[in-house]
Amino acid sequence: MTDQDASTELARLRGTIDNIDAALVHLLAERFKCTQQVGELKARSSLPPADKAREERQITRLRSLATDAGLDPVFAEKFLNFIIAEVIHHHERIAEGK
Ligand SMILES: C=C(O[C@@H]1C=C(C(=O)O)C=C[C@H]1O)C(=O)O
Repeated sequence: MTDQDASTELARLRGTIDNIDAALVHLLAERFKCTQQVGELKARSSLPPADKAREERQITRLRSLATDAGLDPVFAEKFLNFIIAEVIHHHERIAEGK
C-alpha cells in the first residue's frame, strides 16, 4: 500500500467513524429526552429515581445483544451503567425540583 493509498483509506474509515459518532449522539439525545419524561413522571407519582430490578434486566439483555453482535459484553455493561448513573442523577435533581 502506498502512502497515498493509506491516507485515502484512513480518511474513508474516519468518515465512517464520524457518521457513527453522529448517530450515537443523536441516539443518546433521544434516550435522554425519554428518560427526562420518565424522571418527571416518577417525581409526579412519588416513585424512586432508581429501579435496580429494571437495570438488572437491561444489563442481562444488553450483555446478550453485545455478545451476539461481537461487542465485548463487559464494555457494554460498563457503558450502560455509565449512562444509567447519569439518568438517575437527573431523576434525583428532578425530584428535588431543580
Ligand atoms: C429510566 C428509568 O430510570 C432509571 C434509569 C434507567 C435507564 O436509564 O435505563 C433504568 C432504570 C432506572 O434506574 C426507569 O425506571 O425506566
